[in-house]
Amino acid sequence: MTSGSTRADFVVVANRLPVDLEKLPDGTERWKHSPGGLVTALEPFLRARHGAWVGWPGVADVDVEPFTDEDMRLHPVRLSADEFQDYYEGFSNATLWPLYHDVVVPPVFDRSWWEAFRRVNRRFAEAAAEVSAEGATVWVQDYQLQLVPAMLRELRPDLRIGFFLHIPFPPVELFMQLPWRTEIVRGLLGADLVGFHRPGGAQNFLWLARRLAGFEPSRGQVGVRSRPGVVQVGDRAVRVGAFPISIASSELDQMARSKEIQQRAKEIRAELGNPRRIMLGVDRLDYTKGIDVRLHAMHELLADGQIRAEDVAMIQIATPSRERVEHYKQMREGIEREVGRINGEFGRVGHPAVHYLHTSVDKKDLVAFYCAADVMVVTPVRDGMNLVCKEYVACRHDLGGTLVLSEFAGAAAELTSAFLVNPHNLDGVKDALLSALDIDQAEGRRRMRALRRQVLTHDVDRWARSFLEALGTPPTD
Ligand SMILES: O=P(O)(O)OC[C@H]1O[C@H](O[C@H]2O[C@H](CO)[C@@H](O)[C@H](O)[C@H]2O)[C@H](O)[C@@H](O)[C@@H]1O
Ligand SMILES: O=c1ccn([C@@H]2O[C@H](COP(=O)(O)OP(=O)(O)O)[C@@H](O)[C@H]2O)c(=O)[nH]1
Repeated sequence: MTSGSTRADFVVVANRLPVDLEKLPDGTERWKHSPGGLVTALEPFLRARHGAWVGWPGVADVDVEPFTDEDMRLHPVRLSADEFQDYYEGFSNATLWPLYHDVVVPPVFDRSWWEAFRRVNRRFAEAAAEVSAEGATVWVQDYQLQLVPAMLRELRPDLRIGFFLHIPFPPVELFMQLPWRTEIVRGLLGADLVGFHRPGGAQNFLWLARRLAGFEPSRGQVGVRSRPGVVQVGDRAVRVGAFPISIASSELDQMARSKEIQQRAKEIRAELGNPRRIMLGVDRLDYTKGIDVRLHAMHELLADGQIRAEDVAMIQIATPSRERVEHYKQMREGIEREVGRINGEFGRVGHPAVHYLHTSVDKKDLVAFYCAADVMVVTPVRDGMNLVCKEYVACRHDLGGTLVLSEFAGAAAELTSAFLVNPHNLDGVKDALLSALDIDQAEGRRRMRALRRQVLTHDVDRWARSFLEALGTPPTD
């Protein structure tokens, strides 16, 4: 990594940089990969465009100079410890996150958090204005920065500004609870193009643009990557569309075919004692991900004798996330209690029923886990997209493996050959798990073939290109 400060023609602005600064106990520092699907999706794309990324380095109260990381210029934005609490843990993750995820837990409305949110959004807008070349394209990401488009437009009217929301946009009845709802809608309308994963989110936003900001939207139905809606804001036409995000499918496909990964997958199975079936969950430890749902389902299946711990092992990788936010603490306790209960009742010495890893694993290991697993269990109660399920499919060139997927993940609209489940219906989840565990080989291959057709033809590059084309920025090769 080298230092540098040239202005860029293509700029991504996101809460996090793609790398997090980690302070080690011995006082030294190192950079590690940031968590979550947003970074997974955008990083390879930005590198290919030699763009700049404006974001927070993952630690409060540190000043980091801009630097170049191989093909990308990184511009750190400083957050104080108070701002980390009020803007990130508070307004972003205890107000907006639950509100936008169907109020799974009650959102907290706190005026001082809102003030911090405004202040930090302004800082991101100023940083983006500083690093962008004349006429540059700036792509603002996600719910933490919804005020940035309007603030940035005020500072730099010459820029082309896109905004993409990675989480669901809520039903209008829920959005209307937000005391600062009009400010958020006006913030987003500062962009030239506002993108969502699903047409429903775009449609909700168009309705709110009229109801809260008084701008007349177009009337037609928004399509997927087509027929964006339009809101006329003075002399600017703001387009509003649906662009379902995806993954670098062919790279994962290639990785999964390597001898090294296949060997590691075999080792994983052997380390578990070569059970008949392996179920796998991979999630940030977040209450939206429905980790509890699959544990309850497994508990009942074991208790009813419908599966036996000798035959079926479950691996749950739970990546630490937002650990100081109250609902995350409570959820972690609940999940770890349930894992302990299942293992206490059904495990044997050296053979727990649930292998619970509270950690983040690197891509190679993750791909080996995907290759080793017979049933991938993805049961969020609400998820913007969910990249994990797409990654699993991309890794199954052998047409083995079965996907159980919640209807409430954005990915369910595309991955219709999965076993789709309502995570609120425990019996339905149990039935789907049993069907997936006992699937006939030909039927499993048929489903996986259809899933792979979708995932391999709709990759992250297509997502980014379709968004940037709609924004009016010609994609570079
Ligand atoms: O930055 P964190 O607070 O640690 O959270 C990690 C990321 O989580 C969220 O990811 C979302 O984006 C994915 C890609 O579009 C999508 O598949 C998933 O459904 C979303 O939950 C969040 O939106 C990101 O801003 C965070 O960086
Ligand atoms: O130990 C882990 C767990 C997850 N991931 C990655 O984190 C992303 C999770 O994205 P997703 O859209 O499924 O959910 P999010 O965490 O963004 O809500 C995926 O690319 C995973 O491969 C990872 O690299 N290591």
